[in-house]
Amino acid sequence: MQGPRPVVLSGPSGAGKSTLLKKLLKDYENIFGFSVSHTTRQPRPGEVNGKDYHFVTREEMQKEIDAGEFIEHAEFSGNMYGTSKGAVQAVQAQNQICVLDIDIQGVKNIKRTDLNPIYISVQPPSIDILEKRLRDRKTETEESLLKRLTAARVDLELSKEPGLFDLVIINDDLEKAYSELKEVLLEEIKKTQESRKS
Ligand SMILES: Nc1ncnc2c1ncn2[C@@H]1O[C@H](COP(=O)(O)OP(=O)(O)OP(=O)(O)O)[C@@H](O)[C@H]1O
Ligand SMILES: Nc1nc2c(ncn2[C@@H]2O[C@H](COP(=O)(O)O)[C@@H](O)[C@H]2O)c(=O)[nH]1
Repeated sequence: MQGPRPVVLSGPSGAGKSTLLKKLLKDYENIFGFSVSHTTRQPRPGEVNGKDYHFVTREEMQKEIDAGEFIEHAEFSGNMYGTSKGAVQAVQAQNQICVLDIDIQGVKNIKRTDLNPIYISVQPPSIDILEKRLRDRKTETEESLLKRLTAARVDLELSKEPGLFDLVIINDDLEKAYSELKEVLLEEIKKTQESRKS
């Protein structure tokens, strides 16, 4: 695929991927673009269809998967999630750095494609802190929270695989984590800014 190298942000649910991503999209408005995933989960208050996710039914999503319209897809915590080819193409058509927020199954599936992103895992300082953040976020039922914590333990184990991620960021202090994220992306940011001048 053409244009700047995409970025994959992965890591357990509640680790802070969206928080970091929102800061990045705000500070570098025209440089980064978000790959809007599809999901079968229900929208949370404030989430906008087509902006945060494409909220679809299982049937709709399966039909598009069968038609070959997805780069990757996975089942996470009882719902389907996936990155469509169109989601990435829409960002790349703007010559923006495409950022994908995906789980670790998605990371493994993207590795089999020619997307060639920078892989970053955002991790919590501990499982206890992760649980507190998820509880404080108030988006989960007790059942989905427990599922997410189980998935988080698996994620943290799998992410130890050598070479799977280019960078692991421990999101303890948010500003420090954000600085680390910006630093690893600096080269791509500069290249994209330069290409805008020519
Ligand atoms: N460094 C931090 N210190 C304290 N709280 C944080 C920090 N980073 C994020 N949070 C809070 O933790 C909660 C989870 O963060 P966020 O929603 O960004 O996680 P996520 O990785 O995107 O989760 P998901 O994968 O479920 O979308 C949010 O309420 C957020 O405000
Ligand atoms: N494999 C994929 N994982 C995705 C995608 N979009 C989001 N996600 C991951 O799902 C969980 C839960 O997200 P939430 O919004 O319900 O909290 C989280 O880890 C995301 O990174 C996708 O397209 N493919």
